[in-house]
Amino acid sequence: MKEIGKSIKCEAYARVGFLGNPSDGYYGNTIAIAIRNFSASVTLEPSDVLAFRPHPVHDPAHFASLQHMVERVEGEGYYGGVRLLMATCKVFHAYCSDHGIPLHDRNFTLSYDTNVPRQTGLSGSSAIVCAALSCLLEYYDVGDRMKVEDRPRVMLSAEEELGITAGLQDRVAQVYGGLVYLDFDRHYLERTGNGLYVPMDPKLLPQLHLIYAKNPSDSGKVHSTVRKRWLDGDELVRSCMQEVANLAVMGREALLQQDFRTIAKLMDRNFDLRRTMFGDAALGKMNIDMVETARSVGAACKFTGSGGAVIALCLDGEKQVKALEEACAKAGFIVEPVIPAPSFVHPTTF
Ligand SMILES: Nc1ncnc2c1ncn2[C@@H]1O[C@H](COP(=O)(O)OP(=O)(O)O)[C@@H](O)[C@H]1O
Ligand SMILES: O=C(O)[C@H]1O[C@H](OP(=O)(O)O)[C@H](O)[C@@H](O)[C@@H]1O
Ligand SMILES: [Mg+2]
Repeated sequence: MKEIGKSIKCEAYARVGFLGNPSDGYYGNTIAIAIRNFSASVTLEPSDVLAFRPHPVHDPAHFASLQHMVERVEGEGYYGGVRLLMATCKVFHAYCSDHGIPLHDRNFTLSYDTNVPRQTGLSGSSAIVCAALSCLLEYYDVGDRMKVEDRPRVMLSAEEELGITAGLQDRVAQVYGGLVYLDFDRHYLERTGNGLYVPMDPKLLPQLHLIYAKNPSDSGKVHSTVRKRWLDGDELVRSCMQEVANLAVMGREALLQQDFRTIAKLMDRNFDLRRTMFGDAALGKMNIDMVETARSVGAACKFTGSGGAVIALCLDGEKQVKALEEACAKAGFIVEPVIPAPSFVHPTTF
């Protein structure tokens, strides 16, 4: 019997696109990792009215001056995480109505905290959504009524509600935890609304390093035309995206064989293909600098998401890691070892 009136706190991790991204948005294949380096948490407290508590840092409504307000908006945008909490509640309610899942009528207050760096392609927004959804499933005691494989889609629809562009990959890594191989086969996706998600043992991964900038807002990203070109059947984009997807297929095999030389080659190729498709202006100078800094010490390197952070693989041991740290310090980038999160699904499915 559940205790009534108890508050609930749930956590979700940041994620790294390891291989194959961004083909998740193009019926491709990817491998993604949930990482413990950063996380978001959401707390649900039973209350008389339904309320959302603004975060003191991330949802500011008071400023020292007009100048301060302008700087804040220029650096971080207008929005914080409260809209994500509201959108999650809305799509949760819609899912339950559509599936005939009855909900009790007790109210609650949601609040959140996060240390996922913003605008770094580490999926800070969906970490908040994922933690909020976990709270709601527990509060209404309906965890067994929303299939695990449906949750990433529900989470994505929360961000779509808000006009945030995103793909399924990130949400899958956050719901499943650990290391996941994802197949977005068009027929399966159109039939079920989901991809095929295959959990893998995170112990298969080599040690990776995460590199990101302290202040990513001047990355110079410009709007990319890749989606339109892909939809128009542009041959270059179509064939590159197909090859990107294939890197994840090969990467899965290489992981199972523990063939990290091949993994390094696939990571490098992943970035090079992204660069060919998107062009340097859309990738942003700072993002390209991060990749080139890692490559200057012989590490393999690629984006974790659409830009802001990269992952590097140093196959030549400690000396190379030291060289990477020095090169990053000189360029003003932060570097730290990737800590994969545990898998939340049963190990027999590995
Ligand atoms: N760290 C954060 N704190 C509060 N809100 C956030 C945070 N990160 C993202 N958001 C919210 O999510 C929206 C989309 O963020 P997004 O650019 O997708 O970041 P990310 O790449 O980290 O997921 C933002 O406009 C904001 O409303
Ligand atoms: O371009 C990519 O690799 C990813 O871009 C988005 O992630 P983000 O963390 O916001 O950069 C998108 O949500 C992913 O599905 C793409 O793979
Ligand atoms: Mg996001």
